[in-house]
Amino acid sequence: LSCASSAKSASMTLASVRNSLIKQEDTIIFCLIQRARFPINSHSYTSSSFLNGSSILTYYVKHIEVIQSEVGGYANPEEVPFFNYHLSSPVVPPNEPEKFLYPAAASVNISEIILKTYIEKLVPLFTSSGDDGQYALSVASDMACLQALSRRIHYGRFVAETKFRGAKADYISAINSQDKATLTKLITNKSVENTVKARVYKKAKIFGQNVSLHDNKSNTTTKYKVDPLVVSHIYGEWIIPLTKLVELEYLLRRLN
Ligand SMILES: O=C(O)C(=O)C[C@]1(C(=O)O)C=C[C@@H](O)C=C1
Repeated sequence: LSCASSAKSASMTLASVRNSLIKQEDTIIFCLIQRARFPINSHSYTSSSFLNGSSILTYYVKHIEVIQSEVGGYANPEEVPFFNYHLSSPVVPPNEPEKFLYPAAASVNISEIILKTYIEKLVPLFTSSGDDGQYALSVASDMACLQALSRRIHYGRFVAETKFRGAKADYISAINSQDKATLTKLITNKSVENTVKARVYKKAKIFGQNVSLHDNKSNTTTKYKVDPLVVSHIYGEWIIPLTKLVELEYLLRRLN
C-alpha cells in the first residue's frame, strides 16, 4: 500500500489535505518511473484462459488485496480497494481510524474507472511499445501505480469534506438541488490546478534524471525516465478531473 502519510483526520483542513496531495505527487511520479522501465506488455492486460478469464494484472491485484486486507489494509478510509467483494477480515487487531468523512458519502468508489483509464489511456502514454515477457515485474509496478493513483483520486472525498465544512451554506443549497454545475464551480480552483501541473512537471524533471558521479558533457540532451510533459498531461487530463469527479460524487451524497 502507498506509504504517503496524511494529516490526522480530526484536524484535517483544506491546507493539510492539499499538503498530502503534494506529497502523494512524489509517490505517483516514482511509481510511473518504475513502470516505465518495462514496455507496455499489453498481454498482461488481456483476459487469460489460464486465470479463469482474469488478466494477469487483475488476477494479481485481487490476490494481493486479499493479503493486504488480512494485515489490516483498507481499514483506513484513505485506502480504497479495486476489488471489494472478496476481501478478508483482518487477522491482526484493528487500528481504529478517526472518523472524518460523512458516512453516507464515504463509500464513493470509482476504482473501475481508474483501472480502465490507467490501462487504456495512461500506460500507452508513458511506456514504450513491445513486450519483454516480464509480466510479474511489470504488473507489480502497475499495482503500485494503481494504488498511488487511487489513493490520490479518492482523496477527493477528504478535499470535498473540508470544502463543505468551510462554506456550508453555499454547498447545502447546491446539494439540496443536486446542482452538479454549481457544485463543480464551487470545487474548482483553476490556479491551484495550474500550480499542480507545473509542480509535477518540475518534479518529473528532477526525479527522472540519470544520476552520474562524473559531469557528463553530453548531458545537454538529457533524457528523462518519464517525459515531464506526459506527467503534467496525465495530471491535467485524468488525475485532477477524476479527483473532481470523486469530490462531486461525495458532495451529492453529503446530506443523505
Ligand atoms: O486543491 C483543491 O482545491 C482540489 O480540489 C484538488 C484539485 C486537484 O485535483 O489537484 C481539484 C480541483 C481544484 O480545481 C484544484 C485542485
